[in-house]
Amino acid sequence: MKILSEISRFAPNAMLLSLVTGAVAGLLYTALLPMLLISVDNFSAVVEGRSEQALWFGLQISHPKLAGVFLLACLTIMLAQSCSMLLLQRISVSFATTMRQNLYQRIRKSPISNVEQTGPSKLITTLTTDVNIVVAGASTLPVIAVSLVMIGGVLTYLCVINRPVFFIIGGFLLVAGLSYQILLVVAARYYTHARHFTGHLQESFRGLVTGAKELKLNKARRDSFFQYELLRNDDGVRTNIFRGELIRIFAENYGMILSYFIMAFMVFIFVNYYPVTHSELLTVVMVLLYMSGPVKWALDAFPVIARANISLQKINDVFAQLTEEEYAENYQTPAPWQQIHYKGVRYKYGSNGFSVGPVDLIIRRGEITFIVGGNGSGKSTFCKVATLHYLPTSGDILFDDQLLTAQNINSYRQSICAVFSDYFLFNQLHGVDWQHPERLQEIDYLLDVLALKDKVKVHDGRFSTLQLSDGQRRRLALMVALLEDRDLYLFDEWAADQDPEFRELFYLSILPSLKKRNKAVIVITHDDRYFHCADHLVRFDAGKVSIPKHRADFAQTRSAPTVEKELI
Ligand SMILES: Nc1ncnc2c1ncn2[C@@H]1O[C@H](COP(=O)(O)OP(=O)(O)OP(=O)(O)O)[C@@H](O)[C@H]1O
Repeated sequence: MKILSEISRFAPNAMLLSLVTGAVAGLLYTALLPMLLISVDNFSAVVEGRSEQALWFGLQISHPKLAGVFLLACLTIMLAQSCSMLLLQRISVSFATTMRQNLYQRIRKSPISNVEQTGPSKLITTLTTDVNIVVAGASTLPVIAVSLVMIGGVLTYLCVINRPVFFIIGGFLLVAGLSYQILLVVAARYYTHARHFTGHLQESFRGLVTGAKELKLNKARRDSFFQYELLRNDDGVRTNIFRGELIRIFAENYGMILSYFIMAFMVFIFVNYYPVTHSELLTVVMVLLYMSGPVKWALDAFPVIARANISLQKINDVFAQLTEEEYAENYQTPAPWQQIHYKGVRYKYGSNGFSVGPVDLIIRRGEITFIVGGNGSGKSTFCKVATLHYLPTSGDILFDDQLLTAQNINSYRQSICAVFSDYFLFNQLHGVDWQHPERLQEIDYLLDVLALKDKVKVHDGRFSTLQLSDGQRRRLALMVALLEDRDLYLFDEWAADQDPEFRELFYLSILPSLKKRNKAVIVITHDDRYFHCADHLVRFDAGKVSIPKHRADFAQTRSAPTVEKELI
């Protein structure tokens, strides 16, 4: 059992203690049976008044020693089993928490290209679904421990009182166990398929929620999306879970009824071939009835464990997929720099993917560089290289004379701020000293300049709302960026959804003010009306870079007459 070995590795001592206390509970459970059988055997002595008697709390007790031991055993079982379960509950919850936190850290330390490749749906399913299934599986481990010990104990007892009966029942149980395993393997295959569809279903949920507007406007699209994506994935989860559960329920009931088959075999067939006394037969029936409890618990628990193993495998797959950046966690303040030199820098997606470069470019402080070019020409890809998210496949990046290396990359990342085209706006000012009076003034000023003052307030570093228009949200993201006060600023089509007033503010006020503050600024833009605001223009075309000698040349190429084509 994969989950058992992982949890044992996580907390070996606590796990051992949990299993030992579970086993103690199981053994004592087993011991209850002979005690009950002894008192049943001595029933006639009680009736005839020959048995030992005692008065406890006004109650007449027969076989007081046995009753005392029985009571003590019951209390110990209660304590031992509670202890075992609580212990394992604690272990499984902290195992899950550690797994989740390791996953947070792994996502944080993983290269952006890796996170992008894995995809948000997969990561969210792992974090929200798989971890919980693993906890559920881990929590059932003591039940299995108790049940198996009880079954083992009862069988041992049976072996002592009647060896032939033990072999028959043991044989039946062996066959039953093996056939149950086969059913469980088949059920686990369905659970694996269901888990696979759950991942796709998460992706469909994103489509359903984020694409709600598009779906409402087009019935054909909505019907197709529902039929071929959402409901198909939903159906995949439902049918596979249903089939898995069907087999599980069948296996469970088959396991349960098997005890009665064994009893029937003993009562109706075995007695005809082997001499058994009345008391032996009664004992065997009682043993079998007694054993049906732990058999049921074990049968209930195994499928939960099977599903936990599948989820654990998924979590491990995600860990394997998200490799850790091997860079030192070195966050020293980077040495002041004047320019960044991208020297023969290339970046390629995978082995056959799109490739950018070689890029030979110098970005200087106090200068504004516009990166322009058609859609899909590689601008955003280069920006991820420029912001040190994608590491060049070849070529060097130099901060002044300092080569970018594994030792200093995290430090240099701390001197960069970017508003990407797919930026994320946190609902708090994380990493900004918003309590400082100067900062508070700056926040007020920026909210005013960006016309957000009536829309958003900042209380204790938290935005009062993020329910804003696209343009307003992007302006708020710009405000956060400006508050960060970094050395290199990169804006990926920031102005694309701004109205003319804010475009002008961006190009004619904000960029010049950054320049004045001696910041290096890179702007990806299609706004040729504002090309004159740049100190340098860099053009990307199918991943290749050209730097127009004169801005006028560039403008000419951009405004060259185009042949109108009819759209079909
Ligand atoms: N994560 C990725 N994995 C593989 N290929 C990618 C990935 N992201 C982008 N590409 C490919 O790289 C090429 C360049 O994309 P990029 O986003 O850099 O273009 P762009 O110039 O910014 O375009 P736009 O002006 O439309 O934003 C595209 O052809 C795209 O298919």
